[in-house]
Amino acid sequence: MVTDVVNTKDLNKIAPVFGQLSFDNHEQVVFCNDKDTGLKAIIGIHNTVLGPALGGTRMWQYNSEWDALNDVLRLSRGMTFKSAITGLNLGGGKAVIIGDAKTQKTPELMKRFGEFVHSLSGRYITAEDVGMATADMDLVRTVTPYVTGISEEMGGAGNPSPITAYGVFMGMKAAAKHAYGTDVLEDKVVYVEGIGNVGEALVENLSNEGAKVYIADINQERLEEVRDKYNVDIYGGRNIYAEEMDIYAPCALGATINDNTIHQLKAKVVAGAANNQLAEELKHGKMLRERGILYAPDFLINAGGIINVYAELENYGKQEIMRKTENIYNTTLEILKTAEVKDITTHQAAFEIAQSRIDARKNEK
Ligand SMILES: NC(=O)c1ccc[n+]([C@@H]2O[C@H](COP(=O)([O-])OP(=O)(O)OC[C@H]3O[C@@H](n4cnc5c(N)ncnc54)[C@H](O)[C@@H]3O)[C@@H](O)[C@H]2O)c1
Repeated sequence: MVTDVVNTKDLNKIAPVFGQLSFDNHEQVVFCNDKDTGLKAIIGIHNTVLGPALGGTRMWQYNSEWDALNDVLRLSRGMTFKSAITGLNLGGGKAVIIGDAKTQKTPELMKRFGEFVHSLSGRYITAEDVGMATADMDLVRTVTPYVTGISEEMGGAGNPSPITAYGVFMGMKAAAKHAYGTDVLEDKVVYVEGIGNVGEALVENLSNEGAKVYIADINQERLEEVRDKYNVDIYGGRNIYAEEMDIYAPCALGATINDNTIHQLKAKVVAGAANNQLAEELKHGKMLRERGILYAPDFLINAGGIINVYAELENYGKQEIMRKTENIYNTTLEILKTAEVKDITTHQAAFEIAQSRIDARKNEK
């Protein structure tokens, strides 16, 4: 979790929001509180130059409010660059609800959260993230139109996770092409860490291709379910990062690429769904490069979900969703090449392209 890698002790106590380590010129941060439902949420709107800030809602039992704030700031910023690099007319936003999704998520709490989203008049549009399901977005939809990722029955594009997984699979293939000269993943040893909505769908793609897949999760029941469904192996060790593997696919929470893990990694490629995989973008991007590990930038390859929910706003169909998601392969290849030519990290290469699109739009205005 974020706590392990970000030292919150030294935060400037007189600037607890604008002085946050992860604060990066965010336009707006909204704290939502409701005693009756127990709702405690934070909505982060990072940037709306390209359009309304769209990003999912995460429900998680954070160790502290600092962690929740840090997470929403990091996640909302990531959304800005994800939409920019994918060519979508969306800004970056995200929300976190503090609490245990298994025991504290009630229909009343979700609706109250929806009312807070509604109060922002469309500057922020929500969707699902960790701890949320399509059914939760359907509940939010009953109180606000500013929600995506709703079910097909309610006129939405449905669960975005399989599309996210497909985009990650495309990005992973492009990274394999760059690193190994072939994008065929058959017999490649891939460790998938986190087999939730996206992780499971990624496992399905990988096992269809004949990759040798190991799965890891903190939820034993899920591990057994996914193992039985796709005939893959459960990782039984204690330190996934030190295992011999070709590809490491982080699909749980962020910041697993950090000071403690990079020097242990034996993978040649890192490509996964989790947002904010690098605890510190510049530093850890460079460290990966120095170790000869090819990193497929998370915000580039996990954009399938946002492509899927964007369809609800722009009214395009499944075929266009798949075409745009498949294109992640080409964009990833291009960015990996650019990074090589310019001798910069892959994260920097992706970031620069995204930033230039935002700057160009800002100058037009
Ligand atoms: N759902 C989407 O469409 C989408 C889109 C883009 C990015 N992402 C990102 O992908 C990641 C996964 O999303 P999801 O929708 O599958 O979430 P999810 O809640 O369905 O799954 C997360 C899984 O990670 C596991 N997990 C949590 N901590 C872990 C740990 N320390 N070690 C191993 N496993 C752990 C959980 O038990 C769960 O099975 C998140 O970082 C999310 O932000 C998701």
